[in-house]
This record gives sequence, C-alpha cells and structure tokens, in this order.
Amino acid sequence: MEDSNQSFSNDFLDDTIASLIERQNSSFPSAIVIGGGISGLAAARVLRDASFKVILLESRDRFGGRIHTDYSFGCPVDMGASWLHGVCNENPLAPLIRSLGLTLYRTSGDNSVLYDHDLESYALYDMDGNKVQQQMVIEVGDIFKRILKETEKVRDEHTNDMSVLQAISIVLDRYPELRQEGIAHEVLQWYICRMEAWFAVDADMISLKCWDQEHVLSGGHGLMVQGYDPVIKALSKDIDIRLNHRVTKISNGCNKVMVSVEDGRSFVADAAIVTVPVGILKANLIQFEPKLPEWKLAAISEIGVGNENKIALEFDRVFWPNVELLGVVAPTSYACGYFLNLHKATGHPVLVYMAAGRFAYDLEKLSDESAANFAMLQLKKMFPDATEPVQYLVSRWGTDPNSLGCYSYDVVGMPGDLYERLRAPLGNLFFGGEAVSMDHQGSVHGAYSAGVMAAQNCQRHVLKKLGNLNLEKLQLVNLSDEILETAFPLQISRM
Ligand SMILES: Cc1cc2nc3c(=O)[nH]c(=O)nc-3n(C[C@H](O)[C@H](O)[C@H](O)COP(=O)(O)OP(=O)(O)OC[C@H]3O[C@@H](n4cnc5c(N)ncnc54)[C@H](O)[C@@H]3O)c2cc1C
Repeated sequence: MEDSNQSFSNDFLDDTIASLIERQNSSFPSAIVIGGGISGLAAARVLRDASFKVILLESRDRFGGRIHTDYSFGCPVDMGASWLHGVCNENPLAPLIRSLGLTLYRTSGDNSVLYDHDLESYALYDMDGNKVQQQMVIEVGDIFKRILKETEKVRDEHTNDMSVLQAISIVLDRYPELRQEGIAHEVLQWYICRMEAWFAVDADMISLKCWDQEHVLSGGHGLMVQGYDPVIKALSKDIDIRLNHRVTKISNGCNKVMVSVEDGRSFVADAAIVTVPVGILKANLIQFEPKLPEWKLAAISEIGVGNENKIALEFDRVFWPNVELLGVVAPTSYACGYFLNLHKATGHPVLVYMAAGRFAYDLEKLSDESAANFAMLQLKKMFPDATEPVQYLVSRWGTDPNSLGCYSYDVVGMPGDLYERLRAPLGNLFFGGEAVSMDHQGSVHGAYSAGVMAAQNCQRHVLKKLGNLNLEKLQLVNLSDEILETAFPLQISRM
C-alpha cells in the first residue's frame, strides 16, 4: 500500500487529493465515496459536514444514479424513482423535502405495499378497449386480499420458503371458489402485475416469507411533483464530485484505501464508502484487493436485483380520463400493463408506461422507437383515437452498465443475516446504497439512510484510528439535525 502512491499520474499529484496523500498524521481525515446516487451524496454530505476531505467518484456524466429527472419534455419526468414511499415526518427525507418546499401528490392512503394507488383512482380496460366495471375491480381486489391472507397460512405450514405465485396456486387449489373466470381472472392478473411492479420481479420469484415483512412508513405514497432532481441537487451542493470516473479497483490497506479509476488514475484516503448498485458488485465490475471475503461475496450473490422500466410519452393534448392510473387487463400478469397519468399530478400531458420483471428486460431488447410503438399499441387498445406522441423517453435500467437492475429484492429462501453481511464494513471500507438499508431496501429514503449510516460509521472508525488528531478542529455535524432545524410542513396535494 505504501508504495502504491508511486503509480499516481503527475498531474493528479497536483490536485487536492495529493494533499490527502501527503497528510500523514496531521490535517483533516479523508474519505472517498464511490457512486453519486442519493446514498453516495448523503454519505459525502455527512462526512463533509464533519470536516472530512471528501471526494465522490461517479462513473456517469451525471449524478443522481437511479434518480433521474428528465426535462426534455419541458417539465420534470422521473425516469427512475418518482414516489416518496411514506409521506410522513418519520421519513428521513421529509426534512429535506420540506425545506426545499417541494410538493407531493399523494396517490394512496396508508394502505400497504399493494395499493400505492387507491382503487378509485384506476381506470382498467380489457384488450378490446372495454372499460372494466369499477365494482368488479373492487370485488376482485377484495378476493386478491383474501387469497394473500390465505397464503399466510401456507407460509406457517411450511418451514421452507416458496414463491408467492406457488403459494397462490396452493390457495386456489384449496379454495376453488376463489378462482376467477373471464374478465375477473384478468383483473386478478392485473393485481398480480401490480405486486410484481412493487418488487420489480415476477411473482414466481417473490419470497413468500419476506414479501410483507417490510416496515412500510405511514402516510401513503406521494409523487414528487417537481421530480426528485431538486433533492439530488441540494445534496450535491459543494461536494467535490468527479463525473466520468468509473472505479475499477479498490485496494483496502491497513491505513489507507486506494481507489483506481478506468483511465488508470488513483485516489487515496483514510477510508472509502462503496455505494454502487448491487448489480455492479454482482457483475464483478470492481476488483477488490484483497479479495472480498467469502461471506461478503455470498451475500452479494444471494440478494436479488429486479428490473423496472418506463416509457414516457408526451402528447399535444389530453385524450384520456382524469384518473391516476390507466390499466390494461389480460389473461396473464406478463401481458397486463399500465400507464401513470402525470397530467393528474402535474398538469402536463404525459403518460408513463411502466413495466417490471422479465417483461422489463424484454422491453430493453427493443429499440427506443419500437418500445414507444409498443406502448402506443397498448394505449390504443384503451383509446383507439389516441394521437401519436410528440416525444418519448425510454429507460434501460437492466442493461445500463451503471445500474444493472432497478433495485434489490428478497429472493426465495433468503438467509436472515444477508443484510448484515452486505452492510458489514471491511477495515477502512464501508458499504452504502439502497440494498444495505436497515429497513427500506429498494427505496430512495432507504438508500439515503444507508448512505448516512455508512458515513457515520466511517467517521467514527477514521476518528478512532487517527486518535492523535485534534478533534476540536472537526465539526461533528449531523446532516439531518442541520436540516431539521428548518421545519416547514410537507406540501401534499391531490387534485
Ligand atoms: C425505474 C425505477 C423506479 C423506482 N421507483 C422508486 C420510487 O418511486 N420510490 C422509491 O423510493 N424508490 C424507487 N426506485 C428505487 C430508487 O431509485 C433507488 O433505491 C435509489 O435511487 C438507489 O440509490 P443508490 O444511491 O443506492 O444507488 P444509485 O442511485 O444507483 O447510485 C449509485 C451510483 O453509482 C454509480 N456507479 C456505478 N458503477 C460505478 C463505478 N464503477 N464507479 C463509480 N460509480 C459507479 C452509478 O452511476 C450511480 O450514480 C426506483 C428505481 C428505478 C430504477
């Protein structure tokens, strides 16, 4: 490790980090944050506010990661995360959202994972364009709840985990009267499609043991009307972010961590925090020196990563009803589809087609134009007179080499200690990112908290290690404490 500084390029030695290399026992502690999504930005802020010298290395030419608000329609369209799950003061992001004065459009009340949209805000259609009676949507929704309730008994009867789909099939064999026919069957498939969208995988991969174990924050689900971008911008303020810096190797020594990027340059600091998506770790795109221990590698391989994609369509006028969600029901959950009506929440004539699981991967095989055409075919099933879109946007989270998936999920048979192993530090190396969140994996607020926690652990570790440092120089500021001081109410609307 000591000799490694010699491999630095000369021009880099003149850069700010060079001072970190030269600092031995004096000056400020230093850290490198890898990945500029919300988790990495939160981690960098905590350390910066604690007077650490921080540098953030980000592989893309933008920061924000799986939060990506696109403005090419002239209005904010979130192609990654768009909801705040848990519109309540306990949400760790609430203080920041409040202080920025951002508006949330609540799409559901308090009701659990499966109903991030209230039933009255749906309009469902069959493949022939006939509107499904709302009464049927409500009745089948109740039947779906009953089926899921019965799967709890199946869970209690089996020591081994199984998929939710397998459990549903056991319940339907036991209670044939719960089976649905015709359109009612298609509506049931639509509910399964919505469940698959939440976990971003097909129902045959959702763990029966884990699916409802998440502690969902209260307050329902709220769309970020101005997009998530202002949150990301606020967190990034004054952080030394190096874009187009793809990390390829992390050398974790006794005293320092050296992080190398694609073009051969290296950065050295007292500690580093890895916040890249778990899909990147699974694909072994970063080399670790020494190699990660077996228990860490096993945790990375045992966690699931799902996929979700969006096709955003901008129109010159609104030709659809004033509901939040437009859905097409079909004989299989794979063939069901739905559009989020952004016009209801934001006033802009934009529909966002959303696809999850295997279907999301299949969509990525199409060109952008074919994907948009596919979404239009779905739309025309509901509205034969639909006009062509003025513009469209297509996401590819599954094959994007900076994400390789949309967010993590619990696989069938997931070991109980998986998350502890994922987040466990290794010497001077700490782990953040949505997948290591304590309670809210797969979410923006979970990723944020995981970044804050990794930074606080890193801060403690480094300060302990540098025991001879003049600690009075350091301002031990907690990011959330600082923001909490500005207490504005959350702005929530529903038109
Ligand atoms: C389509 C979609 C919809 C979603 N909807 C919601 C929602 O409505 N609500 C919600 O709460 N959550 C939602 N999520 C999940 C949420 O977006 C994520 O949990 C969260 O943004 C993850 O943040 P992160 O910082 O952990 O990871 P990321 O945002 O992925 O940040 C990691 C960063 O690391 C960078 N990186 C990758 N490899 C390297 C490398 N080798 N070197 C340097 N940098 C690298 C990436 O470019 C990225 O910027 C959604 C996600 C997707 C994809």
